[in-house]
Amino acid sequence: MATARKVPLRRLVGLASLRAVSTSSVGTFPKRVKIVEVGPRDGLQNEKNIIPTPTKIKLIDMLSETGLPVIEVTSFVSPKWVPQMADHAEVLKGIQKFPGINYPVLTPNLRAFQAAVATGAKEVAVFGAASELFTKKNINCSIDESFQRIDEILKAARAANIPVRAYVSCVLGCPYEGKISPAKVAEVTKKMYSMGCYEVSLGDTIGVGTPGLMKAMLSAVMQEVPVAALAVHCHDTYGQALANTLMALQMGVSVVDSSVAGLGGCPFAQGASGNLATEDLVYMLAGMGIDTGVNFQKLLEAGAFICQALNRKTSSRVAQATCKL
Ligand SMILES: CC(C)(COP(=O)([O-])OP(=O)([O-])OC[C@H]1O[C@@H](n2cnc3c(N)ncnc32)[C@H](O)[C@@H]1OP(=O)([O-])[O-])[C@@H](O)C(=O)NCCC(=O)NCCSC(=O)C[C@@](C)(O)CC(=O)[O-]
Repeated sequence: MATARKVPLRRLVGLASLRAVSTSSVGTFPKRVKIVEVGPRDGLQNEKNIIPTPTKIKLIDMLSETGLPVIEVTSFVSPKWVPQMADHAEVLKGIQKFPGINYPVLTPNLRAFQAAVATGAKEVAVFGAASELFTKKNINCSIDESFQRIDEILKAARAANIPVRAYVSCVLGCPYEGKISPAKVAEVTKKMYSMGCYEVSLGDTIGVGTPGLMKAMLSAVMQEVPVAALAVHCHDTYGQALANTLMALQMGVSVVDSSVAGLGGCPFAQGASGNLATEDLVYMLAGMGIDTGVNFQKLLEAGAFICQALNRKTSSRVAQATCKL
């Protein structure tokens, strides 16, 4: 296994001449950020070659060791649609479940929800989009039909006492419709939240957003949904993911999705590339004095492990830089 160089995060942040910014002096940044690690699901779903199940399990176990509070482990979608996630039950059953860590799984319909719960899922995530065309390509239905599917899941989840997180994709642009209005994103997000999803993650699925677009979109959404119930999920196609996330943090968002080694992409979104790298996010937040509870060294090791397994160079700029130290 490739080993990540042992460089304490505090020393790294010092090397980059960053001064830890006290949150009290900045005022608007959250004191603590909850990171939702989506690498094992969003990061791996787009991989062409089927990754052995033990590799996925080992990655998740290594991520658990880092202290990440939430790790999305797989998706119970149709194996015809996403062959890479066909081993969802084996993965969910095979991982070590650390106390205090949530391991949600993606569920597109009631059948998936039932299979996930039967396999031991204690939390699920549903997904929709602010674009009709993307919804059709991704889950083969209209936005209204997707609400009906989500409602069915929510009813069953309420009965089983299972928390449900939601995603809204294409919040800053769609590969098929182009521009998406902030009002449409606000409408879909409000619907998901009012139906009973406890948190809604706003996805820049193809990474076309800029901080200006993020600000306009979030301003509209925050008029409809409390900011405490919002998360951001930025893909890095145009190198804007960290800047967009920073804008969201400044506006009060305190939950951020990211993917170890910057893996990721949606198979039904042309042009989608990897997510914001968790290593880069943790590095930035540490430099700002914002707590994540994540062990940086162990995170680097998890990234090195999966990159070696995939025979891939990491997309995390921070991980690349630490290798050169
Ligand atoms: C939603 C469906 C299932 C509808 O799929 P469908 O084809 O419309 O549904 P169907 O009811 O006609 O069923 C078709 C086949 O799928 C089977 N099927 C039906 N349901 C299930 C199930 N739960 N588990 C396993 N199999 C299932 C069903 O039995 C049938 O099999 P057949 O009769 O042909 O042999 C399909 O469209 C699907 O699985 N889509 C997957 C989409 C996906 O995984 N996208 C990537 C994740 S979203 C994302 O990455 C974005 C995000 C979240 O990260 C945020 C962001 O970045 O923006």
